[in-house]
Amino acid sequence: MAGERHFDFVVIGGGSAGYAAARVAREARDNVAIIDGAEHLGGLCILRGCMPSKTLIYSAEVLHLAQRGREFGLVIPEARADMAAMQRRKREVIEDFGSYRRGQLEADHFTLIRERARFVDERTVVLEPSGDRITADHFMISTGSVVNVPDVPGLAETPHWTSDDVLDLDFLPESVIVLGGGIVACELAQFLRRAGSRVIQIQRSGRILRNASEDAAAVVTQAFRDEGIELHTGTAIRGIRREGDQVVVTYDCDGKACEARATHLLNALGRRPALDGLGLEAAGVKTGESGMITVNEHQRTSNPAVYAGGDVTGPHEIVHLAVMQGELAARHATGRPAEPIDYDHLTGVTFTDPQVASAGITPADAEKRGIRIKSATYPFDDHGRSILMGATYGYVKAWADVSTGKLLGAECVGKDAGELIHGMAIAITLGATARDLLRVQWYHPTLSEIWSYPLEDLAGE
Ligand SMILES: Cc1cc2nc3c(=O)[nH]c(=O)nc-3n(C[C@H](O)[C@H](O)[C@H](O)COP(=O)(O)OP(=O)(O)OC[C@H]3O[C@@H](n4cnc5c(N)ncnc54)[C@H](O)[C@@H]3O)c2cc1C
Ligand SMILES: NC(=O)c1ccc[n+]([C@@H]2O[C@H](COP(=O)([O-])OP(=O)(O)OC[C@H]3O[C@@H](n4cnc5c(N)ncnc54)[C@H](O)[C@@H]3O)[C@@H](O)[C@H]2O)c1
Repeated sequence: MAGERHFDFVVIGGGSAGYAAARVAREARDNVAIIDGAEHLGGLCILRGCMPSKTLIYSAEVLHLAQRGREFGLVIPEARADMAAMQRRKREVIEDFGSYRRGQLEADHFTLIRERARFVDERTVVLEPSGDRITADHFMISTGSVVNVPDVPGLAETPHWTSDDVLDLDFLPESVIVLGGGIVACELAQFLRRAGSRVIQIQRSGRILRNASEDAAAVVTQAFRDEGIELHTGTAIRGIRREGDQVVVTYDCDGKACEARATHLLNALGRRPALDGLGLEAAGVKTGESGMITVNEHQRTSNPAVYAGGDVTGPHEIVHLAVMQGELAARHATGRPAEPIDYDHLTGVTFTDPQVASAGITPADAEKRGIRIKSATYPFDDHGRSILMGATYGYVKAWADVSTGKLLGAECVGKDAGELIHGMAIAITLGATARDLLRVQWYHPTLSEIWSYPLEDLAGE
């Protein structure tokens, strides 16, 4: 028979945002539940997102370097991908992270409910399949996102891969058409190409990586083409169909009709919030134009008893923000000081090679706010460490407020840019000026040392 239980704080969806919210709520409340209906616990980042993708991408980077062995004076007779072995390594790595997270979710101090939840009114969810009713002082919705299948002619009817399938590959596909030019499309297109597949990437807009600057996108575009990715931008897809063992995509490019054929198709056309069947209307929880849940600066929804965070709210679907939003929501719901997230300190990394990383606000944001900035840049092909590493794609760039000297933003496109950006992220978050940063002992010869050149230019002003 269906029962009814009451909790202080209930999390729906135990991924990055949900686990963070439950952990922080538990610091202040005894009675915290996590509802998660997934077959496998752990959330997107660990199971099918950041960790598996970065494990495989790293294998592909090692392979790429091995294939460039001659350049470094090495004799490596044959370096090629063993997809099954790569997959085994990935599984071991992920199993380690996954079992650790499962342990955290199953810990005694939470009540873990392995069902799906649906709101039936503003303070009650019904569990499926048991039919049990759960009430709470506060709820946190953190159900994540699912792959979107946009209205592209023929896509829904043609069998295709999503990122989940690519991350589970234990064989090398002969050829893959990658649809899209976002982060998932770019990271996985390069992975597949480096593993040894023919890759044709088709992007609607005139350039890839819309969240990065045009300069950054141009560097990655060049690197992709140099590695043999057949990248087509500024296209319009006319049709997708299967013909025997081939997928055929017809599209307009450069004002003419084009056609691509491959053995496989990857839909990397974005994700949408996983809100189907949650009963948001019954809960009085509103969504915005993007389909994401609308929240205030404390992650509170239009229903004051319900908070939300992670991929269901955005504004950026990245893990550290999901965690910060979960923590913020739980602190606020349990009546503790809760500082809103400062998105002016945003850090972002795209794990292509060269990587693309950014921190702070963009020059365009500064201009919109009427802030006068000075920016300075320096290329990796003129830097000692990157030259000796044969990693000369890209540049670093930083910009500062002319009136205060404070660093407002930085961008790095290059080898290990995701590591290099953190020095600037710290500086921006702590309000440092270029002059402050020149007091740092920049070690020679390191990649990090490259920042001292644009900083000298900025400090000189
Ligand atoms: C291929 C790929 C690579 C990525 N790489 C990176 C990266 O390198 N760095 C980065 O920062 N971000 C990366 N991301 C994005 C990142 O993974 C997500 O932003 C993040 O994991 C979202 O966390 P979340 O807590 O919102 O959702 P999730 O971790 O997806 O958690 C949602 C949970 O809710 C559960 N759930 C769903 N519906 C219900 C329901 N009705 N009832 C109960 N439970 C439910 C699900 O089972 C799941 O466990 C990547 C994403 C992809 C797809
Ligand atoms: N390194 C990281 O931090 C990382 C890695 C992977 C994913 N993620 C997160 O996951 C989220 C999802 O990434 P994504 O790449 O799947 O989505 P995205 O929204 O970034 O990219 C979607 C791509 O599909 C194209 N597209 C969408 N609809 C289309 C249509 N109808 N016709 C033609 N083209 C269309 C867009 O132009 C874009 O190139 C991102 O927002 C990102 O924050 C982060």
